[in-house]
Amino acid sequence: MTSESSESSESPGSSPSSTGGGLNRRRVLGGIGVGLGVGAAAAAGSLLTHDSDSSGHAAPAAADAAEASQIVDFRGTHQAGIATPAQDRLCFAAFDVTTTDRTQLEAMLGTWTFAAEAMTKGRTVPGDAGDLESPPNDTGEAEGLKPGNLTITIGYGASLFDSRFGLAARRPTLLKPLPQLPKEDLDPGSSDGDICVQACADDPQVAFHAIRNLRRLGTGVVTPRWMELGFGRTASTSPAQATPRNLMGFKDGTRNIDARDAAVMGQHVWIGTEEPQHWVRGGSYLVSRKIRMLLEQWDRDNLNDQQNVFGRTKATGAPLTGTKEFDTPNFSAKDASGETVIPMDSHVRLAAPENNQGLRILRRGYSYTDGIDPVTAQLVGGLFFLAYMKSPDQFVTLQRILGRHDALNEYIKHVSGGLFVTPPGLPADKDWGSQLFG
Ligand SMILES: C=CC1=C(C)c2cc3[nH]c(cc4nc(cc5[nH]c(cc1n2)c(C)c5CCC(=O)O)C(CCC(=O)O)=C4C)c(C)c3C=C
Ligand SMILES: [Fe+2]
Repeated sequence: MTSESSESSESPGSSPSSTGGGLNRRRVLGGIGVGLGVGAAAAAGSLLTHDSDSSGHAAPAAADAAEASQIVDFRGTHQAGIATPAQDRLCFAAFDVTTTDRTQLEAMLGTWTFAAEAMTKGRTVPGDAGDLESPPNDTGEAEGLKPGNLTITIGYGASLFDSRFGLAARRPTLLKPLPQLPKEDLDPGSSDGDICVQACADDPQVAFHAIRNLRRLGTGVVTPRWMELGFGRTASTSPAQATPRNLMGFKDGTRNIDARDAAVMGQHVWIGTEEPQHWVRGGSYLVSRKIRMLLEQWDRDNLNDQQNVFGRTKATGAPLTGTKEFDTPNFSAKDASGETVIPMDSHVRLAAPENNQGLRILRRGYSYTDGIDPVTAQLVGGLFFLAYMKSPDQFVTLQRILGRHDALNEYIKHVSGGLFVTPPGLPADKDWGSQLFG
């Protein structure tokens, strides 16, 4: 992307008037901000959907097609960023609401919606771009970058449904603090939060830009609580994607749910009619866990032990009972000495649906690093585990087993985490504010 064009959204119905002529990330003019009402924001949002260049003429088809190939639909039955093929980069933030004024929160969520929608289309945050007396509407670091398949997914923590905003009656039934789980000693200060936003993109700057601008638009209404950057996906969400490797060097995501399979997603991931709160049906519960890997320790372990920890071969990703990555593990196979080939305490045996009454989750995690520990000089990094499921009990069941028996526990430490409900996707006439408050 080398240049930009402009669109005007000065007032609904006004004709585009600014100049410019490029093809890429487009600057969008017009008022949209925290103080703006949802109706006005919606009007501004509707103007974001036309694809004209600065002169009001249709942008060249070839350029649009090239750009469109990196645009993930923001609206739809489900929020983007869950079943969407996992992008390479993540910026994830949790916020606490600081206002006690419900209308301010609702208005901010409206503003966020239209800003998020614009950014996923590769456009700047709508606002008064040319006003020299005001801060620019968009922080600018994504200018010239492609949309990068950006998805922005919102979620709400249990704390949002307390008495502050009159939302108690709209709390999804299963959204409550998770019980204490084995091997978990989570730091409360960098866990949970009222609202979370997951921004995924193929370009780290595009993902960061999204969170930064939402944070800016939320000034006076929300304050950031914690944030994580993910520099490499650790899961495939469909076999059409190559399986990535985690920081332990193992292929990760081989037996993840294929998010293209609507029946499996309906069975394990999307909240269905079992939930009395209609407004979250079609959404999903999101569990996050920052899991530090004791990398130096792991790197000193011999290959045989590493493979036994996971129950898979490091080079190919195949189960220890097979030769190819996608071979089905044989959990009853025994070696000459009568031991199970896939060890009883191996990660995949303990987590496999065959050994958990068919239980499955959609994993969508990322590798992270926090640099060097100043005291020990060790590399600090691991897995920022993200998983979507129709009930938090799916995670609880798995972690109860893994926390007690997993050979991997010797090399990992759960540092922080959260539980959020991610509502369904938005229809054309709604924003996150009207969806939450009903
Ligand atoms: C509570 C759920 C899980 C946590 C926490 C978790 C942590 C974790 N996992 C890996 C690496 C791998 N996990 C793999 C498979 C796998 N993991 C879980 C769940 C949790 N993992 C499930 C449900 C599965 C699928 C099991 C199956 O169906 O066979 C694998 C194998 C490859 C694959 O199928 O993805 C790896 C590798 C790490 C490093 C980690 C914590 C740091
Ligand atoms: Fe795992």
